[in-house]
Amino acid sequence: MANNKAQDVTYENAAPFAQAWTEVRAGLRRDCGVRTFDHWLKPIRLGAFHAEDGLVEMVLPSPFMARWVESHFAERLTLAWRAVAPMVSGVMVLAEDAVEGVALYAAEPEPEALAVVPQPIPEPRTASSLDQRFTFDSFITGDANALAGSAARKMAESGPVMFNPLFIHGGTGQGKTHLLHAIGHAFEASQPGANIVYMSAEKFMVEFVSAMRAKDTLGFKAKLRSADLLMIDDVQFIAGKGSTQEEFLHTVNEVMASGKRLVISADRSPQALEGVDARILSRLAMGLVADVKPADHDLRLAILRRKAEAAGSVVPEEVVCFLARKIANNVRELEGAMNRVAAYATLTGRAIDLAFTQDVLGDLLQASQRKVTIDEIQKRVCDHFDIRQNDLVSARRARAIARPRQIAMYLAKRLTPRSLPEIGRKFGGRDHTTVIHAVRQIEKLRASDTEIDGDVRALIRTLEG
Ligand SMILES: Nc1ncnc2c1ncn2[C@@H]1O[C@H](COP(=O)(O)OP(=O)(O)OP(=O)(O)O)[C@@H](O)[C@H]1O
Repeated sequence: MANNKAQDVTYENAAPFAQAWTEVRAGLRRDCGVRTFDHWLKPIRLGAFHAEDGLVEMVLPSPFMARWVESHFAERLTLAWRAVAPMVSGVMVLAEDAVEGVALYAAEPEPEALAVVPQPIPEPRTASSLDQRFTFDSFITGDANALAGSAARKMAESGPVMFNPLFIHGGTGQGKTHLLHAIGHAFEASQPGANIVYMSAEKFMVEFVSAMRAKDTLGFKAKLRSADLLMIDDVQFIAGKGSTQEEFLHTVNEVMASGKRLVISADRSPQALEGVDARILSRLAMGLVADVKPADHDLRLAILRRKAEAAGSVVPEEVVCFLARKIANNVRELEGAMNRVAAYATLTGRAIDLAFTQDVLGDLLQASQRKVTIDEIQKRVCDHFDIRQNDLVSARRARAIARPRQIAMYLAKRLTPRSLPEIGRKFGGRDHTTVIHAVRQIEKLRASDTEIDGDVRALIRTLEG
């Protein structure tokens, strides 16, 4: 499958991205500051867009600059791109001489010329990619995560492992990444000198595709296959990404065959990972599959108490209970809320109490009241139009199915934070352009057709409860 790659690369199609690129650059210049921008980011040129993997090439004049930008700015570039072009899933940073015959698009000139100022060099990153905060000590266990927590501890012990791989799955912000990092730290302690590789599946893909473009995949393969403990986070990301999956499968096979440890996380179980090769899924399900459920009230309380203590904040029990009751979606939001309250208290010199907390978190509390999912939208739309959910995600084009499908896509865009490609995937693996078309179509129809507008309003009312 790897040699299909050339077909995925459409050099011409970077042109429509030129406008987005101009916006990305403007945003980066604002966010990173003029000096950093001028020194590191201004020389970047837009290369090809890889439609299959949603990767956009960022091309630098020299290998040194490419390496530097890759290690210091790749995440920021990705976020900036996603903010203006949802079909972009990540960036590939390349040196110009690694890109043969690529049509490069220069962004528009900067709005104003700026004086050249001596450049501060960004701090190099630490050697380990493990977050020091994410350890077993700081991970609170409860009913929701007991199995995953103890399996993770076992995976980090020295001696033979009882299962391999360990597959941890659960919803967003429930502590999967935290557990992976904790395994890494504990493994480092139990086996000093061991080679530990932690990588998000997104980074796996970006590094692999970059290595392919640079015709140098050996280094990439060697790095992963020499790991004593390999951890790949958020593996759902490789769904539908052909050549990346092929490489991932080889990596998994080699790591397992050489008796090295493999830990994987995903937002759903292996059986539910649509768009991932069955050979990969069967290997991932071979060891222990443990889920992390949403933290229940008691666990949320315990986590909050610990986080407040770690931050050195005095948070009254009344506030802890209030937050645990009100912010039930995920631990990340809970932690974010607590941090925000603590930060405001420090900045304003006020003590944390209930009134202060409600004041500071006003918008967040409202937003967390109700979260609509695409599944729910599909069910409601099917009930409303009396069609089957299978039809909604099928290829059928009959008006009686196609219109409700467009309405469901429109609602998914309006009521959930999901990106266009994600919505497309949820509707039978459709392209993001189909979703855009549906959204525009329904917007137009709502303005001209009172019946459709009435249907949409009724659905929004039921979904938002
Ligand atoms: N049981 C827990 N104990 C302590 N902290 C937790 C726990 N669960 C989650 N957290 C904290 O919540 C935040 C989000 O967790 P994490 O990033 O691990 O979530 P995730 O499941 O990997 O989410 P995603 O799927 O979106 O990547 C982190 O700061 C983490 O420390």
